[in-house]
Amino acid sequence: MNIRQTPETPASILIVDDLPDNLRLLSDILQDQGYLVRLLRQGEMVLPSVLSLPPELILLDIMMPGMDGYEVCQQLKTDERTRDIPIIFLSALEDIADKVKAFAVGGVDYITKPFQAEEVLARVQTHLTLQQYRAHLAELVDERTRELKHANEQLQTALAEIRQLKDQLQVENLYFREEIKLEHNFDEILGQSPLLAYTLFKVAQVAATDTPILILGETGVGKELIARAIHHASLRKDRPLVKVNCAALPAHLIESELFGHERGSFTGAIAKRIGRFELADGATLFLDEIGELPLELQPKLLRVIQEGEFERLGNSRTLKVDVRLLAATNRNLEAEVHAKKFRQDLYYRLAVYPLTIPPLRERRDDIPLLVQAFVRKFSKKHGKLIETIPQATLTALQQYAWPGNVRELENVIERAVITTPDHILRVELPETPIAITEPTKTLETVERDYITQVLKSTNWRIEGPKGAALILGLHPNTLRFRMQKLNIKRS
Ligand SMILES: Nc1ncnc2c1ncn2[C@@H]1O[C@H](COP(=O)(O)OP(=O)(O)OP(=O)(O)O)[C@@H](O)[C@H]1O
Repeated sequence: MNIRQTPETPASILIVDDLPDNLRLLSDILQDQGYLVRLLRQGEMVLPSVLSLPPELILLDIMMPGMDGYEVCQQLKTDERTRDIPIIFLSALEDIADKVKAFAVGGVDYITKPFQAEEVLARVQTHLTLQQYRAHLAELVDERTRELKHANEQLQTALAEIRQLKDQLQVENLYFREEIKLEHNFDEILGQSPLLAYTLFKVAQVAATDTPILILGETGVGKELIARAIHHASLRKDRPLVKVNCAALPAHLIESELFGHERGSFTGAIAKRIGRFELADGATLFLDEIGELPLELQPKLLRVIQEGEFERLGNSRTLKVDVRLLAATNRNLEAEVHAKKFRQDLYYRLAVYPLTIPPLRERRDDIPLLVQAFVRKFSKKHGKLIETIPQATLTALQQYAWPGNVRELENVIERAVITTPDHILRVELPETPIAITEPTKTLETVERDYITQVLKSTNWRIEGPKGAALILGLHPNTLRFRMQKLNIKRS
């Protein structure tokens, strides 16, 4: 009975024995059954012969001069190319230790001389069939392993994409929410003065281009409002306006805020973080208080403006982005360039299109309109009914110097709405208006004096409804940072 699965392709069998009689006998038995038989008489010849033409099974004599059957078997089993070929040992040795050794060196079976034709055939056929099953099984395992590996790779790629998308969406979502909140607060720029009209005309001229714009002007004049107006009038309006306040973060964190970092790139970097430049890809990035950007970061900013290229902290891979840059400052950047506190090349790159927002005292015509709008806004917010704004109050407001510009006006009106006991608006202006026209005072001194004065009025309280941050319209952390920067301390 032939139990081979494919009898039409005869199996090739190598017989190794030093005795020609044995070789003849075995080859007769096997050839009668249609096997292809190859014969060898020396152990040393087996490996080269098997390598040049691999048989499907080997019958191997143990006792041979030179290399014996055990050694031949060991040699074949240590070579990756030949180790899977089944070897049946042939021997006249009856000792059980010899038989055990035959299996120990890698043989699959053992036939004792003198040979019985039926036994030889039965063992050969059994091992050929087993070998076929093994090969088939190995193929199946290989195939399944490949499939699993491929599926796993696809899964990993999909996961990485999903993770990246999730990061991006989370932060974008945050920005959209912030945008919506802000849009509700200020959905238009109020004012009719020729100076403001001219500024808005210039805004309209450049909004639709991708030119970087440097927005200049004192604190609270509406630079951020103008930046938002530019973004909303641009082709990028459907993407978020991403904002970074360079003064609100300690210098060592600005770099990772702008360019992102990999996990573990510095102490405290417990997770990977996408920088604002990456986030603003295809959109607009607004760098507020650009004058505070540390000098050592300025070349990196220049490169991203010029080439659109940068690297995350802790990763050498270069990222490419398409970002429209808006920057604002209340500092005199030209003077900072002269003082070597700001790089000249960066300044020129940022100031391709400078836009100066005039201070409120130079457009007093806008004050009545702003007052009315703020009274309406805060009456609604605080559930008050203010029916009259006395002319004398308006005149006083128009005569005040407004060192904190529109923000200060907005805060003064909010306080007035809260404290007015009836329907007629009562405004209290600071007793000693800051003499910002005094020629000897620098902008920094004015700012220091003003913040100190407000802090004194709140008894140095920073946060909360009675805190200076609210009056100044600043985030408490920004106020703390400004205090540190301007060296303002409680006396
Ligand atoms: N023309 C305007 N119409 C209505 N609101 C205005 C106008 N200008 C400024 N504001 C309001 O004044 C406040 C300060 O404006 P904004 O934050 O844009 O000023 P800024 O110049 O960016 O200030 P800073 O230099 O301190 O960052 C905001 O609440 C803003 O809505």
